[in-house]
Amino acid sequence: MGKSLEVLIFGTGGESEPIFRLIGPLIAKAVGAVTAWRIAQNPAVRVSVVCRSNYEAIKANGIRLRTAFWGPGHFMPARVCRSPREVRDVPFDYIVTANKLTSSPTYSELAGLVNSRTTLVSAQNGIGIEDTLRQAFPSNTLLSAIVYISCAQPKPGIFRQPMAIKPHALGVGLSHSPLGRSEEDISRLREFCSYDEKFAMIEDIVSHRWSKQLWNGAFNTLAAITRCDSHQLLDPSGPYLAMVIGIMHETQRVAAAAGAVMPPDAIERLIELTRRRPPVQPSMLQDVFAGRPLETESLCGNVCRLAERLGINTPIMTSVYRELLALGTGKENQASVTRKPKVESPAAMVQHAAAQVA
Ligand SMILES: CC(C)(CO)C(=O)C(=O)O
Repeated sequence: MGKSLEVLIFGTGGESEPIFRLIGPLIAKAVGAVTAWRIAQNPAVRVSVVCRSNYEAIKANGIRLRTAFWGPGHFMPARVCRSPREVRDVPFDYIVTANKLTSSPTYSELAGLVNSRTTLVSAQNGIGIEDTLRQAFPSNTLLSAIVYISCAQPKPGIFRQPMAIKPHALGVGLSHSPLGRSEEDISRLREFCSYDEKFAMIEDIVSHRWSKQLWNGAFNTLAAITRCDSHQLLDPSGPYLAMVIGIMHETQRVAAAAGAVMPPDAIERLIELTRRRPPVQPSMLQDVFAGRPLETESLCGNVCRLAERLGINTPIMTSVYRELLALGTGKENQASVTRKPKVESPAAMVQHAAAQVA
């Protein structure tokens, strides 16, 4: 048997807010734990995890899961640690960053772990998400993984994957490198995708990432502001549908200018698909309810800034960005958690945004 590969998963997801455990579809980001479990099914791979609030539970009982894609499961990671410092001596082949991308990424913590052969895999939502990793580790293979599964952690160490917005869990491709792509990069990509049949290899990762951003940029942001799920946002007689479509059109223009290629009916298809699937409470709404920092920059701010650089007008997205900044990040959200929309007059916001577009 060949040498065993070492994989580290950085970030195994925050705990879901109790109200969601009782009343609604469980949707939050616990994708790190699900990915760790899937990779650990390969006998040649040893999977270690860095955990924060769920450290005690996972150290004692491992990771337990109920998933729509793969059924139930349980596994004990090879190592469970609170900090990357504890596994400094391990020569990691892959490090998967599945931590939340807030305005202060913590990649300096990874510096001591990455050797010249380590492949980095960024499994995060949004645009511009790989930039910090690329700057920190310019010559390492960097894979970009688009997450299509919704995951939650209703209790520490217990995970659910109730649904997905695509037939695969992760779409993985090579992130752009100024050094070009080497044979080694391609074989690492193939190897990573071979770990699970629901890890799909994607050639044009830029276009796929922008297609996913069409969804996240509209649904995550508006859900966080209005406290609505995906079906409520799409209600044809409700006040939000125009904004969903407006943000998607703005995103599509920025995406095209950034080199992404999408089918002309991408927006209609995405809306249709979202209507057909069960309602989703996007991860950003979960974060609002749990009082966690929001991924405002990767899901909205980075796109607004890119649009500005490219000379593209994005009035709806820009007003949504302002709302998200006003919503704040972290604990201060908890005080304002209600089932009512945060925006006093969403219709006024739609009108205001529409007037700016006209
Ligand atoms: C995959 C999906 C849509 C799951 O809800 C997501 O990306 C999110 O909520 O942020």
